[in-house]
Amino acid sequence: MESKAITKIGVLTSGGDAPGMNAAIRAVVRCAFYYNLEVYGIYRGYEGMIQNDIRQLNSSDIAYVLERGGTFLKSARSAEFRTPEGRKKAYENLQQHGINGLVVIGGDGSLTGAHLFYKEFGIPAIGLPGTIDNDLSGTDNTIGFDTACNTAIEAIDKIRDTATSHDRLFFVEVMGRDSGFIAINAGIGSAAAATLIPEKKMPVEALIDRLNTRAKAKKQANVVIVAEGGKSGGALEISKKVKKYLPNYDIKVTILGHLQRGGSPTSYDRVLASKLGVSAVEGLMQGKCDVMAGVINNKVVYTPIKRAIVDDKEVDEEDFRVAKILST
Ligand SMILES: Nc1ncnc2c1ncn2[C@@H]1O[C@H](COP(=O)(O)OP(=O)(O)O)[C@@H](O)[C@H]1O
Ligand SMILES: O=P(O)(O)OC[C@H]1O[C@](O)(COP(=O)(O)O)[C@@H](O)[C@@H]1O
Ligand SMILES: [Mg+2]
Repeated sequence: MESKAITKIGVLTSGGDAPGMNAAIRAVVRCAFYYNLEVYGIYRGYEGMIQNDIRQLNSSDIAYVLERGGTFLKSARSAEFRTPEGRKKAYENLQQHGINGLVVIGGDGSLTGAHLFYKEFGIPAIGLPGTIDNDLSGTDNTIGFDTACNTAIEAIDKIRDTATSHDRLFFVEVMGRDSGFIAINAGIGSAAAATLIPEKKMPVEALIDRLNTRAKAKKQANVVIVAEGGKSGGALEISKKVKKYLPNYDIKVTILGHLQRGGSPTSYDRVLASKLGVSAVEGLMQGKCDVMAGVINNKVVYTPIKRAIVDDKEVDEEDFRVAKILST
C-alpha cells in the first residue's frame, strides 16, 4: 500500500470504557509500526488533547494489553471539548506534536466530537465504534458489546438460581443509555420472563398478564430484564408498579451497573477490535477521513461519521419477536 501524507497518528479512547478498547489501540499501534508511522497516545480522551497529555507510544506500551479490559490510555467525558475554545486548544496541541491523523475510539458522543473537530480543523480522523451500548450505525456490533452481553448473562444466570430456589420475581437492570441492545440479547440468552427496552413500550398490565400466564404454566424462574433509560422507568420503578398488582410476589431488584463495562474482552471483541484498528490506520493512509470503520456481515465497511451517529439503530424486530415467543 502506498503511504499518503499521514506520518504521525494520534489515538485516543473517549466516553465510557469498553472491553476491547485496548485491543483496538494495540492494533492501531502495531499496524502503524508495520507501515513505519509514528503513534502518539492521547491520554484521557479529549480532555488529554486539551491538556496536552500526549506521549509517543512504543512497542512496550502495548505489550499484554490485548486481553485487558478498560483502556490503558484512560478515558474521560470532556465538557471543555464541547466548546470552540476547548477544541482550538486541542488542535494547537496536536499541531505542536505534528499529528496529522487521528483515530478516535468511542461511542456516539466521541464520534460526534471527532466529526466536529474534523470539520473545524481538517485533521483527518477515523472513528472506531467503542461502546458497550451498540448504539452506532455502520457496524453490526460495537467493540465491547459482546463482552458486556456475556457478563450480563453470566450475572443473570446466578440471579436465576436464587429466583428459582426462593420462588422470587427478580427485576434485573442492565446498561444501555437509551438503547435496548444489551437488554434484548441478555433477555434471549438468559431465558428471561420479559425484556423491557426503551425502543418498545410494554404497559405494566401486559407484563402482569405475562407473569400470570407463566405462573399458570408453572414456570420456575421469573427474571425480568429492564434496560436503563426506558420511558417506564428503571427496574426499581417498574418493580414498585408490579408489586401493586402482585402483592404476594416476593420481588427483588438487582442493578448490574458498571460491572458490565469491565473485564477481559471476549474473542469476538478482540478480533473485531483488532480488525478495526488495522482498518483505521490503512483507511487514513488511503486518504479516508470523517468516517467510522465498522464490520457489517463480516466485512469492514467505512461509514461517514455523520451517518454512523444518527440515532436510528434499533433493536431488530426479529430479536424482539424471538424474545417474546421464548418467554411465554
Ligand atoms: N456535540 C459534541 N461536540 C463536541 N464534543 C462532543 C459532543 N458530544 C460528545 N462530545 C465529546 O465526546 C465525549 C464522550 O461522549 P459521551 O456521549 O459521553 O460518550 P460516548 O462517546 O461513549 O457516547 C464527551 O465528553 C465530549 O467530550
Ligand atoms: O459511567 P457513567 O459515566 O456513569 O456512564 C454510564 C453510561 O455509560 C455506558 O455504560 C456506556 O455509554 P457510552 O459508551 O455512551 O459512554 C451506558 O450504558 C451508561 O448509561
Ligand atoms: Mg454513547
